[in-house]
Amino acid sequence: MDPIDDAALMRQAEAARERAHAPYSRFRVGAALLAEGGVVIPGCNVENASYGATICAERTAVVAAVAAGHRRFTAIAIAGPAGIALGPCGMCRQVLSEFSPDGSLRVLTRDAAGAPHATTIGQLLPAAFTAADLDTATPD
Ligand SMILES: O=c1ccn([C@H]2C[C@H](O)[C@@H](CO)O2)c(=O)[nH]1
Ligand SMILES: [Zn+2]
Repeated sequence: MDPIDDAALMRQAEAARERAHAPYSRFRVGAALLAEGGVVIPGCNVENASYGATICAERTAVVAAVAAGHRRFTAIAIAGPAGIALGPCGMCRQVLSEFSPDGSLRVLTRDAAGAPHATTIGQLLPAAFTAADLDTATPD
């Protein structure tokens, strides 16, 4: 499969954003998660009349990817409304960390001026809670 560059991955996030279900916040977000091997899995925020049941774009991408058999990812592009620097929320950072134990997953966003910005999940969530913490704990 042809490698996909950051700009193309962001375009896929923008396309996924069009499919967001965000009638309550009207804050539409799209994501495009790049699996090793080159498959791109889209995500979008899916809100609910019971507001707390809402799922962010980043997590819909992760759960769709895992359900489709993907476990290893190299990058995620996230597209939100123009004019703001969007970063994944804390819950999404935690979920992304689950599948990037070394923190190397690249997180691609745009700054408030629309310019590309790249960071890693390890930078966004240092010292994530991981399976290793469960393993080292003494059960009560
Ligand atoms: O990185 C983010 C931030 C927010 N949202 C969604 C959740 C909710 O539907 C709306 C407003 O918070 O935006 C995302 O999908 N991803
Ligand atoms: Zn989130």
